[in-house]
Amino acid sequence: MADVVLVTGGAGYIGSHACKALRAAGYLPVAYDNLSTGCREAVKFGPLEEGDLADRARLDEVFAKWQPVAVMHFAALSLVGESMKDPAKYWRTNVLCGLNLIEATLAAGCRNFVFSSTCATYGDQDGVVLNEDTPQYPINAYGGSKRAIEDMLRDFGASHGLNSVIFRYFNVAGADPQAEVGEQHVPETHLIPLMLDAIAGKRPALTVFGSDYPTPDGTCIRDYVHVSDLVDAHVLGLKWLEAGKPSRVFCLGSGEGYSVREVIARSREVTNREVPIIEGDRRPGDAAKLVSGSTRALQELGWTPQRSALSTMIADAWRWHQAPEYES
Ligand SMILES: NC(=O)c1ccc[n+]([C@@H]2O[C@H](COP(=O)([O-])OP(=O)(O)OC[C@H]3O[C@@H](n4cnc5c(N)ncnc54)[C@H](O)[C@@H]3O)[C@@H](O)[C@H]2O)c1
Ligand SMILES: O=c1ccn([C@@H]2O[C@H](COP(=O)(O)OP(=O)(O)O[C@H]3O[C@H](CO)[C@H](O)[C@H](O)[C@H]3O)[C@@H](O)[C@H]2O)c(=O)[nH]1
Repeated sequence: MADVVLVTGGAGYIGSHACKALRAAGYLPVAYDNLSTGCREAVKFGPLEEGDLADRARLDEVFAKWQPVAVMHFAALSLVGESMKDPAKYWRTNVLCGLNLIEATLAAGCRNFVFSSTCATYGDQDGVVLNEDTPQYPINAYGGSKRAIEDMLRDFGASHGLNSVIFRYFNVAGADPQAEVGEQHVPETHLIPLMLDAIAGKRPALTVFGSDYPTPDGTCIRDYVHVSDLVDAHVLGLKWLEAGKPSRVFCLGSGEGYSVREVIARSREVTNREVPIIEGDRRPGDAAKLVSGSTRALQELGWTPQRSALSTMIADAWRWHQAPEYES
């Protein structure tokens, strides 16, 4: 049997794309998911083990059954705004469940762990180049919870020999170019899918969250990276660990920043349709600008993003939005 990788959150947006990439690389991805925000139909490239990360007995059972060579940990709550309103939910689900998973991983004798972290751990650092050495000062509970797991991984690395690759993603966008899987959050909160729904008439309009940020056009700037490129980096991260290389942090972004208004303008060009917009207030917890200044993944992992041009990401997302599987 192929080597098994346990993919927590394998029924979610990024986890389902990771399962596809792992399968293509010769691994058997076993998705572990409670289907709270993910969907059963997205688990197409290996088996689904339904379970909650809070359930240690269920985790132990799944580890014993599949004996994975590595864990890829995507399962989390990840809404910045919600984390500001209900921090306990984030500390409980992301941090306590993360600890549970790390302990189950170690108890099963597995030592390779790939973790989804985020540029939200940096907070709002105007003018600072964001790379792996930049100090992290999260401004929302979501970012705080992710930084806590990063700290845990370092501690368990020192104490128990847990080897980890931590990926700090910037804004993940796009969809599988074959449209087998795509972005399908319920509820959807992300800019590009909401905008495409507004373009398609499935929502009345896109609300622009704030136009008084200290940026050239007043809207927030983000660094968008294609989900297929992102998961390719995960396979490289897994091979890094399998080769016995040391625990390492990598930022994953395109290095290009686009404002909300620039994304809207590009979507107009790609879809050749108007984007109905409403000017709204700022969303609590949003940093003005988050753009990766790192080339470490390119240099050390040999990562070569193929589809992270903004137009390509929007075009792939638009194709997915028109696929029969997509439901808004
Ligand atoms: N989407 C982005 O732009 C982005 C950016 C930075 C980091 N991330 C991180 O990437 C990871 C995946 O994000 P996504 O956009 O695919 O989210 P998602 O909501 O689509 O996927 C998360 C999956 O985890 C599952 N899950 C949640 N809590 C669980 C629990 N307690 N037990 C078992 N399963 C559980 C959900 O059902 C879902 O399938 C998250 O850790 C997120 O913080 C995402
Ligand atoms: O309806 C919307 C939705 C979003 N935005 C704006 O668009 C930008 C991108 O917002 P997203 O919600 O698409 O993404 P976030 O930047 O909030 O969050 C993403 O990136 C974060 C790091 O910045 C986290 O990692 C998080 O998990 C991930 O979803 C932000 O400026 C936001 O204010 C709008 O104007 N209107």
